[in-house]
Amino acid sequence: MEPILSLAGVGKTYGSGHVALKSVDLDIARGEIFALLGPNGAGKTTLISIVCGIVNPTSGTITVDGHDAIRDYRAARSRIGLVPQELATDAFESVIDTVRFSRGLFGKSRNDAYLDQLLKDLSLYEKRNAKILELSGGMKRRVLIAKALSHEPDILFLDEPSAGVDVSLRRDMWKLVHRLRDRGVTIILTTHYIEEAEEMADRVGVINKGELLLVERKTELMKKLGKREMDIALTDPMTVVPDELGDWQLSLEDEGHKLRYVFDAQAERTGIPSLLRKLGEIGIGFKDLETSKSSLEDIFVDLVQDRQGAAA
Ligand SMILES: Nc1ncnc2c1ncn2[C@@H]1O[C@H](COP(=O)(O)OP(=O)(O)OP(=O)(O)O)[C@@H](O)[C@H]1O
Repeated sequence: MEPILSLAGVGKTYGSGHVALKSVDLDIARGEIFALLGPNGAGKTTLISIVCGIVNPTSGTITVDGHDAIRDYRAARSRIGLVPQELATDAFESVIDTVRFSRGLFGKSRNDAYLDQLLKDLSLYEKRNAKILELSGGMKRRVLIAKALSHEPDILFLDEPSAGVDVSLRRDMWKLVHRLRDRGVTIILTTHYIEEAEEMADRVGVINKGELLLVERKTELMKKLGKREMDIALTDPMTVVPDELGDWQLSLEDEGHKLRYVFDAQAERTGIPSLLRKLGEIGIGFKDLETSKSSLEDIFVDLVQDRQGAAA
């Protein structure tokens, strides 16, 4: 089947001379969830901005559902919803007005039944008449998602969906992503959390210093990661690891404020999603998740070395 999004030789050198992307080739299949994984400054936002027509590429072509993203910009852009990292404007407008306005920008006729359902899906319906400036940070993020979906796009871009987001919104977002995919929406997210790529994506692309180092099915990539540690920052400290968590190799750190999970990322299943589910079931709250800091770096080092080895 023809890919819904296709990038060929896409490069970007900013006016400053900084090379943010080096000739990226990438095909995204219709209906897949694709995670672009890379550290800060890797070029993820640049790539998304190019596909959405916000930044002009220095080289290459982008095709969105058969439309050239530059020559046929409007048709290409109308297929795409973008959830940026920050909400820029509209502080004095109501939630429903700003979402209606976003839909109108794409020339779509008014459809309040669709928008009402969208606000319900995002737990925003109660706030539909509230002004944006009255909303909490988490609610503002939900508005960004509603705006991005207001014109019924086929492709949804989520730029760092977990940055500065609490656990409940993160969970809601993951659920929404899966529901959207079930309806046939293609989802592309950027992240620097391995767990997020692991939980959500079908395929993962690893990007570093503007170069797409590899694109692989998630299961294949996870096999390459080796032993890792994940620290779970607990809402309430504990003195012993509960018996119900005996299936996972856990220890308490930081005077009971953190649960440390050592796992084998080369195994078919890391146990992270099931562990997080179990924590929820037995009522253990957590504020944050963090894998050993060097892990993503380790993959890059391995990948770069592999490539250099292969090229030699
Ligand atoms: N307008 C610009 N002019 C010059 N350099 C830029 C511009 N925008 C981004 N860059 C640089 O290009 C590189 C890639 O930035 P980009 O925002 O795409 O990275 P990223 O992977 O999205 O990182 P982050 O997770 O921090 O958003 C960075 O080194 C950044 O400083």
